Amino acid sequence: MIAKPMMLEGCDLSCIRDDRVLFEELNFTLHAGQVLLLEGKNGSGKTSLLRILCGFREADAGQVLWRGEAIDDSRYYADMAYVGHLDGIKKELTVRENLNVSLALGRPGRFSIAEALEKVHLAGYDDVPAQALSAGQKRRLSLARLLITGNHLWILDEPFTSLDRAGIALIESLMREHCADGGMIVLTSHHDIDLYDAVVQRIHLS
Ligand SMILES: Nc1ncnc2c1ncn2[C@@H]1O[C@H](COP(=O)(O)OP(=O)(O)OP(=O)(O)O)[C@@H](O)[C@H]1O
Repeated sequence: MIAKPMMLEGCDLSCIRDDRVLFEELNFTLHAGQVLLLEGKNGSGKTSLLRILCGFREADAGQVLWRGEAIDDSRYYADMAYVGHLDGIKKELTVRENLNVSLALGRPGRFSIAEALEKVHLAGYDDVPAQALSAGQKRRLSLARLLITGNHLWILDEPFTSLDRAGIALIESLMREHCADGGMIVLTSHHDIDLYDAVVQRIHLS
């Protein structure tokens, strides 16, 4: 069977919270190499939409398709990686142990653990317990998880939180590389992002 092209589609999505319509009949199509940026003020529904795209919450109407199939297909979870507010880091494990857990759960990516730690400027922190890292270093560790696993679609909730200017520039360069490699990214951000020639679609929630 020929694999369907990489494509994420939101079809007529609606979300209602406490009788308030956050969005309705929302449609988009995201192709390989593209970025979808969700914008809007606090409480406008960006995280709610991300959670629907991850399959953590059902839309009140509409559906999300990955490669033309509903995202309850387990193949979606092999292709998608989510980094949310809580980073998904086990604080009692060391940096290396955290990455080994991620590697055991996902398929191997382009970078070894040592290479990924080098890229996010955490080389030498292998044996440090995650709880001893600063907030920005924890964020960098969660990004290293994306590099060691080979997920095509990155879903990132406010990835720039806690990062200094060098950290922000680092993520932007990792995102550019991911898109140049044919990966796709959905993210929320209150910051402007600089992804040069990557195709960035924007959805503004109000
Ligand atoms: N678990 C929940 N139960 C009920 N209402 C919720 C829940 N989570 C969020 N909401 C409501 O849904 C609305 C949208 O919240 P959401 O977190 O999606 O917004 P956001 O755009 O991501 O905000 P922020 O920029 O502050 O992160 C808010 O009014 C919020 O109070």
